[in-house]
Amino acid sequence: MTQALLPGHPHVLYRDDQLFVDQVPAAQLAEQFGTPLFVYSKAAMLDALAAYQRGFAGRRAQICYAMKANSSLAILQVFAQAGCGFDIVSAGELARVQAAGGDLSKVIFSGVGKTRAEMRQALQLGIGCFNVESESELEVLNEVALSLQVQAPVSIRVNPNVDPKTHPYISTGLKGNKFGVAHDRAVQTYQRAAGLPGLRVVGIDCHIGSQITQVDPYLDAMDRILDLVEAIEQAGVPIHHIDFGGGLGINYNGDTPPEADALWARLLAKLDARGFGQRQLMIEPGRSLVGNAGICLTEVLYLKPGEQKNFCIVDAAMNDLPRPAMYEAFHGIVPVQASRAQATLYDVVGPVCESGDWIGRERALAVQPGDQLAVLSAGAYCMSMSSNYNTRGRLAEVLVDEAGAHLIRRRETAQDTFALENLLPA
Ligand SMILES: Cc1ncc(COP(=O)(O)O)c(C=O)c1O
Ligand SMILES: N[C@@H](CCCC[NH3+])C(=O)O
Repeated sequence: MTQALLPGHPHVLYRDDQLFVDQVPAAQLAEQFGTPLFVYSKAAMLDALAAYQRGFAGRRAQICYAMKANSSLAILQVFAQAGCGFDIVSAGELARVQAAGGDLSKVIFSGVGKTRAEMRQALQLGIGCFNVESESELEVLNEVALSLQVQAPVSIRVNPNVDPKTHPYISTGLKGNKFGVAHDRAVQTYQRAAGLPGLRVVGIDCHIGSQITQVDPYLDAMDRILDLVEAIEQAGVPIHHIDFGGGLGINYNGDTPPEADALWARLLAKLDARGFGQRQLMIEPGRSLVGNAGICLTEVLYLKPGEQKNFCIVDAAMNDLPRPAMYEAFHGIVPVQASRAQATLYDVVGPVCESGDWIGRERALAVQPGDQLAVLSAGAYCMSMSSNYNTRGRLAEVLVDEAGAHLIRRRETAQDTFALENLLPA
């Protein structure tokens, strides 16, 4: 038997001509659970986490999984059981952490638009830290905390004005982005925070963007943040922890991001050189923990030869896999049963009524209707960004571990999609 790993996906492989997720044939999963179907490898997630854990060995560091990447409960459970905290951006995500048995004291609450109700709920549950993103948010959080007679632990997200060299829609640390407090206002914002009785300053935070594949933007951001920590502490406000956000990329299409341990070897060397090596560290990785742990299995419905292009119409669509339509993002697409037949170039498209409903363009595939394909790198920002557009139920999700395949979310029915709606009175 020959074995071939897929680039970037250590747990998705061909054994002879059959695609497997760890020990389980993809065709068997498609048969048992139907398509389209998200399939995740628990081992792949834990391997990705282990790279960070190796990188931080001997350090004081808390990994807070940025659950926006994939917030399915069983996935949160895997990371909670592995000791992770969570980076959340809404009360909905907070409720998911609770439901998955996560440690609320390891929750950090990011986001530019926290409501008073969300602040209240998070304070009552005793989360670890609020990453505050504006001066007006500081004032509101102070009021909410005082009304509950507690102190809110805060870290201020600073916008370091560093170019992460990624897609403009997912860069977050540039002056023109809505995130964080401007670098040159940071010291005065910290002084203001330190003077508010409902707040307890605990840290500083930055997050410069997503799908970052180079080390330099991180090194630049770190320098900018450490300069600020020095200035803020000189101004009399101690900084307990430094949160460097998430953003590390994955291999979608020959991308070569550093491994998490290699990235952190470089960053820790800088922290040591600048005398901050013993500080409590936090990070908020999302995509790099789950992105290449997941695939989406889809069935070829029709082949449609065209004058300008050929279309391969599959049962997954932009509502299930929104990244190509949103960012023209590339996802690998491979057959579940490899074939030696002559390949044809196809645009792989879904059934949704939008020309933007494409999953891959100009892909060489040897397929027939009824064949199954796997869309790769589908563990991050796919299920969590999916919708019911065209009244398509959200997909089922399966997690593969050493015991086999577990259905972690059943397929949504049409009734599920309109369960919250009411007809007008007759
Ligand atoms: C504040 C914050 N933290 C962490 C993340 C996770 O980013 P990534 O999935 O790129 O690691 C994001 C998303 O970019 C974010 O906005
Ligand atoms: N949704 C984006 C990442 C957004 C990061 C959120 N801070 C993507 O799919 O690439």
